[in-house]
Amino acid sequence: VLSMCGLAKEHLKDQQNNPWNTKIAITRSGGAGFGHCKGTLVSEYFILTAAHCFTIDDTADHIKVTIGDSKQPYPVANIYLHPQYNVGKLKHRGIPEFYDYDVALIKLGKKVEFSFSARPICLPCTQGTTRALRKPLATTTCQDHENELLPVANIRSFFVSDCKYQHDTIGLVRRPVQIKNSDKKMACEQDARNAKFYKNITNIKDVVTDNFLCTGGQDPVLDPNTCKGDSGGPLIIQKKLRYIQVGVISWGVVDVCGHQGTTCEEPNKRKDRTSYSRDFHINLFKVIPWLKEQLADEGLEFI
Ligand SMILES: Cc1cc(Br)c(Nc2ncc[nH]2)c2c(Cl)c[nH]c12
Repeated sequence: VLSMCGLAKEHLKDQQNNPWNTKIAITRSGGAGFGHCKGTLVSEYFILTAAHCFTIDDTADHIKVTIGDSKQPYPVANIYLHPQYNVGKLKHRGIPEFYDYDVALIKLGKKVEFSFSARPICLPCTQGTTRALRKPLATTTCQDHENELLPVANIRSFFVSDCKYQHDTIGLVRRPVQIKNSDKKMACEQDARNAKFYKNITNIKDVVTDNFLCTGGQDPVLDPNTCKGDSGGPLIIQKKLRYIQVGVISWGVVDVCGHQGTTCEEPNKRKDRTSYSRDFHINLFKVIPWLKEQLADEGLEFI
């Protein structure tokens, strides 16, 4: 039977409160690329994450995924990068890293038995999200989902980061951010030029394509920022007591964590955030055809 997506144990914390949260560990001998990323459980066999977490020579046996409360990692059967992801595509134009279509799906080698600490999040344009939004199954469209979840406005959302105490990860903390999807969108995107790797780019829209959602900065309120280790994690919108993923954390302007990661203290005490510290997330509404194709046999009923 279809388990309800996007349900959390509200009165609990950490993994029970974010049961779709997964950790991805990539072991590689001295290669480049990422060692750790985040991801979300989206069905019994699939994890959604960022494509840039993997390098060309990462094979399934080098990837370990931990889900729920279990310390025992799941085996990985295969990795599917979005076909249009190409980090080196604009190198010839002085853009060292290009994150368009920065999404990937990991197929696990073992089915996930859902529990209170391991449950899937809702994806846009699926029947599960129609139910979560309490809309009629027969007439609700993907466009209705987009109009409801990503209106032209500043949209309240959150991402989840590890919170550490003296270098030990002791929990998960939700970081509230606003998606600038209206008059503040342009300024949010323009601040990408403050990233050291994009400083001499003339047209920032070359790197910030229409496939990104933009968060961060101080207007209308001070938003927390992502760290490199948050790559692949979800940008989530809560509707009553249901959670729908609308983005995948792709890249940011300032890596506010550096080595020590995010502490659990009140985020606002962190002084390092500036008006131009922005974060960019792949908008899942822009990759629905790919999601639909890859997740065809997962019983998610895309609409
Ligand atoms: C989540 C995340 C991913 C990556 Br990749 C980063 N690095 C970067 N962004 C552009 C080019 N390289 C950052 C930074 Cl910096 C902050 N958060 C990040």
